[in-house]
Amino acid sequence: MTYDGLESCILNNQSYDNESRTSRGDGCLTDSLDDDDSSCSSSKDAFGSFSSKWSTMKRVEHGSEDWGPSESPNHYHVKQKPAYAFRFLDVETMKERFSKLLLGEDITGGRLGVTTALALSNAITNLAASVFGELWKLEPLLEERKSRWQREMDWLLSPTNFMVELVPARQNASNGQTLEIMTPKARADIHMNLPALQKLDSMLIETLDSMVNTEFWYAEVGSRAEGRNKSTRESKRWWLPLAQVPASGLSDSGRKKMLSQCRVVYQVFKAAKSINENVLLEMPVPTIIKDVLPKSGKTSLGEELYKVLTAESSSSGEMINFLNLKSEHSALEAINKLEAAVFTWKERISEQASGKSPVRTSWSFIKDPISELDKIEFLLERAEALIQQLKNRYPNLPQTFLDATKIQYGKDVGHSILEAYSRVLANLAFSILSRIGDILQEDALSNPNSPVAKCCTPGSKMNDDNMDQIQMPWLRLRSRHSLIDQMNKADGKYFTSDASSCSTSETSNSEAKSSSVNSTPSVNRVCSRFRRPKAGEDERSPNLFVANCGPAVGVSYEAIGSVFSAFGDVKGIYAADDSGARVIVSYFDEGSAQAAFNSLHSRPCPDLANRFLHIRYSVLEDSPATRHITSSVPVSLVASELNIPGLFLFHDFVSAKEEEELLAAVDSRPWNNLSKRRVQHYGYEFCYDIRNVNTKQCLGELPSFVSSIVERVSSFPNLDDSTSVALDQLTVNEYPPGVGLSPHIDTHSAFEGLIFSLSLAGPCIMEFRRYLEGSWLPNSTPGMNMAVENPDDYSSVLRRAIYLPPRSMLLLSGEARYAWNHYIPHHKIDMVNDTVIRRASRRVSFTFRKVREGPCRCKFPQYCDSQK
Ligand SMILES: O=C(O)CCC(=O)C(=O)O
Ligand SMILES: [Fe+2]
Repeated sequence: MTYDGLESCILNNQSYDNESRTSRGDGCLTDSLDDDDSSCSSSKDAFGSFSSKWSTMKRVEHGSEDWGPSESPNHYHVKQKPAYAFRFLDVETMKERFSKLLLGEDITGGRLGVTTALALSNAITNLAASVFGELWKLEPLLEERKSRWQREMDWLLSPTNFMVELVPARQNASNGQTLEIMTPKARADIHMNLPALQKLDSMLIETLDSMVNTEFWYAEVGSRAEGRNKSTRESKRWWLPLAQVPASGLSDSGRKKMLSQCRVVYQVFKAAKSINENVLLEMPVPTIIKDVLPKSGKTSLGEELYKVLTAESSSSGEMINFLNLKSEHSALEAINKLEAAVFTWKERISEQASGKSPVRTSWSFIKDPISELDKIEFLLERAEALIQQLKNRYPNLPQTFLDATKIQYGKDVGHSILEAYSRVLANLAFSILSRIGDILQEDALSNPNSPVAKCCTPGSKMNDDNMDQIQMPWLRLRSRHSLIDQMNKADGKYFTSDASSCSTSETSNSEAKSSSVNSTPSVNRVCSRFRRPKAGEDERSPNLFVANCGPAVGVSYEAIGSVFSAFGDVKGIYAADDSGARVIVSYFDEGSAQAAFNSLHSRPCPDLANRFLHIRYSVLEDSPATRHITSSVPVSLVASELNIPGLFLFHDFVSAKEEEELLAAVDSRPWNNLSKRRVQHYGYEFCYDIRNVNTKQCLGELPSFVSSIVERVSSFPNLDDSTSVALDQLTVNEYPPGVGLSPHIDTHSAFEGLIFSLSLAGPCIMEFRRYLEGSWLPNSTPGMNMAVENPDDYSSVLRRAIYLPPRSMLLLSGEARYAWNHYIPHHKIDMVNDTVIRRASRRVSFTFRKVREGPCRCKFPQYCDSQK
């Protein structure tokens, strides 16, 4: 195709794009991206670059005919009416932007400016951030923002209109000779990708524009707090708008519309992401990186990753499980290490291929140089597969170190524009998907019969209604997240596991949400309630013990789920023990278990790599450990269920990254050892002997690493007994597994009304006990009113328990704070309804309080040391 042909193709695509931005009012969102590349034959007037618009304007304003780049034969653009209203003010803004770009962001005009490529990349990133922000709501973009986005992106993309590459072409000279001359041609990568990106851009804007007259709405900060008592559910983040749906969920048509929007945006996400990945692949690795990275791939990887890569016969899916990733942050870290190793190995391979570097035998066990190369190639292949898997599993990770460096040091303006544009579009699409996910999740919670809800709940079967989601990996991912969210949010329902929620990939999501399930299912999701039947025990039950089956023998939980669900609704799949080769498949009914048993027992299973499965009916165990734990109270997942006035639990109060930072901050400071746990005090010291604070000795302000938490806490709305929460005391507790806290009420005279406790690193159960009048024997020592005489005499005590996942914030106020004892059982495992949850290697809590100034005047004098 000639340059002109290409150009008109692009221009026509762009004109289509502009049309769709401004006048494609059919409300119809296409969910296929394949139909967009064929408008080359259109003869519509094309979209012009900024300069053409500007020059057109100039001419009109000044009546001048002799100005403007369009006069030059080297500029490839067509004059056209701007797609947005062009105001004189824009010229000023444009000049400012233009100057900043030329200055490379160094406003002194000195030598510190960044390259044009980076300046443009930053400008696109910043523009997207200021136009779309965090996108907490699904609603049309304000007109003013929309036109700013279109206008300024148009400016920032304008250099692409002038980019050409020189290609050799034959020309017949007048003397009959054929000459080869270099001719300018449109730059292929730009002209392939830019129109597509513009189309994706307009699809996202249209999706947002279509969010009018919706069945869902948002509760704002403040109004939510007022509505809190009415609502049975709690908001996870009170400072953010909260998606709401009608009490009975969305209508069928509303849900369908949502799903179809979801599908479109998911396509956009995939397309933008794939363009971004391809551009990044094209971008050269800056040489500077060679100085930064270790010389050996193995060193870059570290012990753990190296072991995983070299482990025999594990698939990339299994490799991820072995990695035991706790958060997106750790996933990113793993990718960074892998990419560094890949880079080093590639360098080695190319050096060897070019004969530059003599073959080294750095692996002592390798004698033969060929095998060293083989080994590098083998590791390289596995590392690349693992990177891909990690990226699939964590689709919206921040930039990796390597990518960030490529962007930072990139000199190719075309690359940097394409990279930045595709990145901001993928991020925007991901945010829209997350918001759609919020609404579908609310819908699923309100209406358990909705196909989306069914898709997430145990025993779901695929049908035409929910096929949509099932074919959308993103929504499935979201659904798995939502299982955990439901565990956090649903009233009284704990979706222990459906076939997929017990799958290996779910595990990583649960890891991200809760380190209670923080490793491979075979290790941490061992279901100790079922055991292997003994000889002679062959009673039928809905639960099957399946041997020779599990991740350790190359069979994923997903594959097991799909094989066993052919016989009936599977309630859950659990690791039967730590071997990774034995699982419990639990059905809702005995008939399904029997059907599976009859078909699969002692036969090779074609869908499970022809493994011979050995199946027995499994026995429900009543072990002393389980008996002990189940003798305790049922554990709620939400505070509203407990019916303790003043008690609140906020899930995901901090992000995984913040969690890591908080832990790192306290770990870099000295701990005080108590007999079974370690503590740190800030603000004022808490003296355990008098159970009070030493107000005479102020340790200073709360440290800056908790400032953002304190700020968030202070914005908690609508608490009747306090207008502002000026927290000034922090106790950090570190509990090893098996260590808890005796039942106590924090001394009234020591602290005021609100106590916030942030759980990090590991989960636990917290029990609340209210000792009824007459049965509670207050300790006679003033200020020692917290200890309970006989904590195990349950005869006249109200008991409640709640599950505290990591990153959740517990708030004790009013009655919960003044009248109820709180207690952390000294267990290594907790039983949360049907699931055994192991305590992690530690739980760290940050308890924020306000030291009391005057006497306590609470409404619970019987528990108050101040009023005794
Ligand atoms: O660890 C916790 O979450 C609670 C700590 C506590 O209750 C206290 O320090 O008084
Ligand atoms: Fe306490």
